[in-house]
Amino acid sequence: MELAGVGKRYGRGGRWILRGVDLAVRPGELVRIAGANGTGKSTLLRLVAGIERPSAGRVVRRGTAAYVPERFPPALPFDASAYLLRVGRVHGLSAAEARRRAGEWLDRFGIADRAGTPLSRLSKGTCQKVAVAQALLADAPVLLLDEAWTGLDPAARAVLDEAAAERSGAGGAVLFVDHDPARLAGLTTAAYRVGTDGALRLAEEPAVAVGGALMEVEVDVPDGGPLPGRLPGAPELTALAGTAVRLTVAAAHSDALLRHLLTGRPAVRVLAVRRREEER
Ligand SMILES: Nc1ncnc2c1ncn2[C@@H]1O[C@H](COP(=O)(O)OP(=O)(O)OP(=O)(O)O)[C@@H](O)[C@H]1O
Repeated sequence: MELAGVGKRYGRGGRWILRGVDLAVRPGELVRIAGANGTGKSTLLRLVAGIERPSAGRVVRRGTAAYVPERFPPALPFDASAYLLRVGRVHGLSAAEARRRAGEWLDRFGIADRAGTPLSRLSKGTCQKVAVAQALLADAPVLLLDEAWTGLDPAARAVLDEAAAERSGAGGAVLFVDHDPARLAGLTTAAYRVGTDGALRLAEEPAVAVGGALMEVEVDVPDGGPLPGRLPGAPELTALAGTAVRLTVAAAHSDALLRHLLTGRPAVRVLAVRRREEER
């Protein structure tokens, strides 16, 4: 997705919230947008989502965007499951696939028992889990997270960290706003800051080079069984002798991958972790 010379003001004669913003987020990149309160971070994400139109410049996006808004409207007349099913259908999934993914994400966030509860009766934190699940459900090529971790418990925050890593590892473009500077620190490919003048400036050089260093993780899978599901970083798998498998993944995703392998089911034994010298 790309923003070229984008400016935004609310209403004619209003002050310019954003001005002259150029930003390109390519597949596999995970980009942080920082800035003080009220500088226009949410506005920027809403422009990318297509919810707001730019007052100047243009926003180009290939494919759909999934978006976790800063404020999720829980007043929608659905239960959690029916709402997720509907979102999946809007994203073009079949009813069966949407239902399967809705169940999967409710389960992953530990709220499968709330599937039939109306959104209006869910606790704030549970509602936020549904808000996040609806964005992760459809594997959209662009994922926009506006302070999506706020209100989540630590386990759910970890699930969202992992999901953001998975999405970028699978070639998604991820753009996020969060006030915790450590959020997704090892995975962020670039960080920008919106100034009070509405300009967007590079805040940090890319911490992670996309397509850069690769790590190899060799594991032994008992009885040659399956690996744990949804591996962060979408590793490339190579069968080795016996029941061993080599997983090759971008170095940025190797910590998340190892954590997942060591805590996932079925349990696997990690035999070796090494850096691969040549580039992808
Ligand atoms: N729909 C709207 N109509 C008019 N003004 C708006 C609208 N949405 C946002 N604004 C104004 O635009 C400015 C930027 O708001 P925005 O929510 O994008 O900032 P933010 O950086 O995300 O802030 P925060 O960190 O507090 O979430 C603020 O002054 C806000 O009042």
